[in-house]
Amino acid sequence: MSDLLDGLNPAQREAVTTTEGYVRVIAGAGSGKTRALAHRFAYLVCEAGILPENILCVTFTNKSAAEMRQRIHKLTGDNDTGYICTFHSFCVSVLQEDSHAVQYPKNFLVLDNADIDAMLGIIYEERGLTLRHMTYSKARDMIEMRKLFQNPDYYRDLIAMPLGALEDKYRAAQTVSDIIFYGYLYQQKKCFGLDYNDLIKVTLYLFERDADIRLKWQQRLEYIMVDEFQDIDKLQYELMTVLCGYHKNLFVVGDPDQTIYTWRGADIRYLLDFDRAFPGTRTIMLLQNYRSTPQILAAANDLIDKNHNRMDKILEPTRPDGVPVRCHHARTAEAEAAWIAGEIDALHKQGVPYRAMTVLYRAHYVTRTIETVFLHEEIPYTIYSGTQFFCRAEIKDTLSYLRMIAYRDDLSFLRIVNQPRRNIGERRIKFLREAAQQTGASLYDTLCAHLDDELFKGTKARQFVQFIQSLASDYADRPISEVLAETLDRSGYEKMLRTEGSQERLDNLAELKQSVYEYETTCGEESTLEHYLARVALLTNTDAGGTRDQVRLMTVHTAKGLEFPYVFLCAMNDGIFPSKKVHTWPGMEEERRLAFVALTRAQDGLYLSEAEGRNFDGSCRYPSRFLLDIDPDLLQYTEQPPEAMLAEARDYISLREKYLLDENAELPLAAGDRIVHGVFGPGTIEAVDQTRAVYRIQFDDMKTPRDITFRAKLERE
Ligand SMILES: Nc1ncnc2c1ncn2[C@@H]1O[C@H](COP(=O)(O)OP(=O)(O)OP(=O)(O)O)[C@@H](O)[C@H]1O
Repeated sequence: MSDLLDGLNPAQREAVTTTEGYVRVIAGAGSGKTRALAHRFAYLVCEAGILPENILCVTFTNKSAAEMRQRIHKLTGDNDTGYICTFHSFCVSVLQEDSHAVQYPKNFLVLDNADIDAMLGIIYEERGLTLRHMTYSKARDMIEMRKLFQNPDYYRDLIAMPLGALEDKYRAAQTVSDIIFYGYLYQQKKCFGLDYNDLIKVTLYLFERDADIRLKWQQRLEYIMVDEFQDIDKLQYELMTVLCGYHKNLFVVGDPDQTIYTWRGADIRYLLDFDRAFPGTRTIMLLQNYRSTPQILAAANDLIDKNHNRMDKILEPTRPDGVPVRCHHARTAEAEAAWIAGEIDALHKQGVPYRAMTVLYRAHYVTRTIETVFLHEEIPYTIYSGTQFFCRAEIKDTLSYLRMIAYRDDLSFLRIVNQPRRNIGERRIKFLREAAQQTGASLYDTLCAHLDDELFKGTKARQFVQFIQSLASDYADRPISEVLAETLDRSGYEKMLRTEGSQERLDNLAELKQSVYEYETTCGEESTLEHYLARVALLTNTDAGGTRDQVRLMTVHTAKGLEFPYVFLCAMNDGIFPSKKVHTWPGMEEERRLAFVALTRAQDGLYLSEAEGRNFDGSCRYPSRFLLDIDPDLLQYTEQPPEAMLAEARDYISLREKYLLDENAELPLAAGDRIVHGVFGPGTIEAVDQTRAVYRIQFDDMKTPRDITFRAKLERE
């Protein structure tokens, strides 16, 4: 049989060669599920003769999609790798082909957070809201929650309601939440924008409405594979179920011990109950770990074993013995960072490149001390966060120019019309807004209609319009990289950066040009500007490359699915990891899984550290319960926490555990209940916030409501 099966263990082979029907692979961390997926894809193409365009392979991030594509390309030698993408990206493909069926134009905009913020800016200004009413990030969360839970049918308004009617709904809105929500839907509709939440919703709606289109996609996707199935949410699950409805070939891979996105709607039951939902399912277990040394695995197994609600499975090592897992207790956070820097330096002196070492943490804020020490010790590092490359102003501006050329939408217009300065400031924008409001035209068209007005004399509006028009008329036939270069040149944007002397920003533009070039050369026929813009909106910083020899710093969430020779998991203190925001048992188990994910990223060396001191709220810092979960014989302490501190830590942890709630347990009180509080007297519960474990209570004797923790003693009135 083919070379494709070489280098696979029997369980992996079974996963690769079981092509038909419903297949569930329960894979432990580092057990080669990505390898199995890639080989299965190649097997279908090379051995079974299936066309790549008839296979859908869903990954969790764009980065893993890119890696998967590369792996498959290596195995098949074929450039055409079909649909290897995230759920969102797949939905973009569906909608770009078929959104007309729900009366949404093909050239809809995919909105990212910065676009949403720009829309919020417009709404806030129009309705006199300030950040004190609600910050943008809260507003975004609120919109998401309403779309997911309170107003799940919102998309019908977005799609079917005429723009005028949606505007009326917005203007009539009274509460801050309604104003923002309907204002946002109105803004979305105005530019035919779809955010991440909408993509799947609208695709599902499309399939529900149009049986022919649904059947076309069902027939096209002869084989469907889904990676990281443990983190799938309800909508994604629905989409999968619809898509496999014709050929009934669905292959899912997941690790129940690595579910870390419950807070975003992931539900492990889809993996655990898969066999019940899809009768005839074949289940394959991948438990041999190829990634980590037995020492690292022993610590990880011991940790995850403390979760009660889990499927029993133990990772089996295949690698030879390595060095012990090192653990360090420091007196201060600075001393902890210095220890990490010292270990990194020692490894580097032994010939380990910086890029082989990664520092992981639960929360971003802990990096400050580490960065300070790294800077001082001259250790090169780079932080992977959600707000880097594609969110930088110069990248957003450039992409807005490209969007302007393709769509001439208001959002892009507002972002770049005066960037570089064209003397089109607030006063003139206000005029354009009001004029546009009256005619219902876009801001750009309004500007075109008023170019000869006195108001626009003395501005560079005409040059701007000419430049956009000339590119808009011929971009479709040119490579995107060429359009990009001309845009940066003719807009004066690159010149502006040069004049500012901003080398870093120019470097970023160079990086963007490179990424566009790479996109063009890997996308074949699909490389239209619209296609590129829709994809790029789905990218986040972690998708930008990074090959320099630097230590990487990232959160554990970001590290999901990755592996590194040396891992430093820092700030292992209770209240940081596990986060002090956890108030429930399931939440605590999810934190433990997150720690398990962190530990299992390491291949050769694992370093765990924590520091004494005080938290922001003045409370004392104790070692994390997750460190205490691991048998001390499996750890090699450089310095152990003092015995007295360990005893205090244990007391503290067991006290906190007493207050952990069982999420499924019924809360005794609900919104609307009348209560009496020992200090504040009688009041009414306005809302129950499970995640923060608080009741919002309006006390009779107070003007404003208070958040009161579940722990406080409340009597029914
Ligand atoms: N049969 C095998 N023989 C040797 N090495 C293997 C085999 N299968 C996988 N590996 C190696 O094991 C490591 C982990 O594999 P992979 O990245 O596919 O794991 P994974 O199951 O996706 O991990 P995780 O779920 O923890 O992210 C990789 O370095 C891979 O090359």
